[in-house]
Amino acid sequence: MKERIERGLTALGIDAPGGAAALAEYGRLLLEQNQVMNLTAITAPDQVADLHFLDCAALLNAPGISFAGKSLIDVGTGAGFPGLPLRILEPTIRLTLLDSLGKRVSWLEQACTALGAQDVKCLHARAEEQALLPGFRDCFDLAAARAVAPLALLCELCLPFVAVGGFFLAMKSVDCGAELEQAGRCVSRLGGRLHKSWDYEIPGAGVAHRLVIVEKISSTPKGYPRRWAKIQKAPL
Ligand SMILES: C[S@@+](CC[C@H](N)C(=O)[O-])C[C@H]1O[C@@H](n2cnc3c(N)ncnc32)[C@H](O)[C@@H]1O
Repeated sequence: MKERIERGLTALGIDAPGGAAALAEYGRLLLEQNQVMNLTAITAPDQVADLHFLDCAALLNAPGISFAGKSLIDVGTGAGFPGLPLRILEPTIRLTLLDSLGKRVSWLEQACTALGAQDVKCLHARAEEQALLPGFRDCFDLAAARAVAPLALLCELCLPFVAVGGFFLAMKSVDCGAELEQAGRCVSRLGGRLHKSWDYEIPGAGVAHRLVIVEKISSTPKGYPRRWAKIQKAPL
């Protein structure tokens, strides 16, 4: 897995000494634990390299987004995607990993320790509740999410965390056009503005994905995010 990650990082132009080895060890821990708990449906090592690690690594090339020294919250992180690979490749990121499933968060804490990323905060919480709290609301330079919810719902879970001037990065497929259209009202209601959609290729995988970049231009109004049942029943 290490050689494949190494080749992919080179193709992406990412120079992170020790990064491929650390990601390969992360992959080993992930696949080992996946035998006893559900962390990933992707189990072939080459696919783990491509569809987890290189997919996340590609974000470091997102136009106009700088990660160095930034605070980033990964909402619905699951087994740590995209936040932990980003942090491994850019160690100055101040990372918070948040998920509503306690077992996954406990494993993430162990994985971070094993990978030497002890200062990563692993939070067992629901995004829509955590984003109401001081120290989390309107606070992060960046929020990111992959495979958590349709964009119109996802924006309500993620944008409230972002400070004015920061960005929400939504990892989507290239056919997310309809989703994007539906999310327009929600984005502006929550203090955001669609900044850019950026398509990228995962090297070696022949797969293209899209990063939807939303800029936070004003504080999220009081009353948002709403409870999850309400978000689902009546998307903005
Ligand atoms: C399909 S997994 C994706 C995990 C990871 N982002 C990835 O791309 O592999 C979705 C994750 O989002 C979490 N999740 C869903 N709704 C959430 C919420 N409201 N707050 C926090 N986590 C949530 C789930 O527990 C699950 O781990």
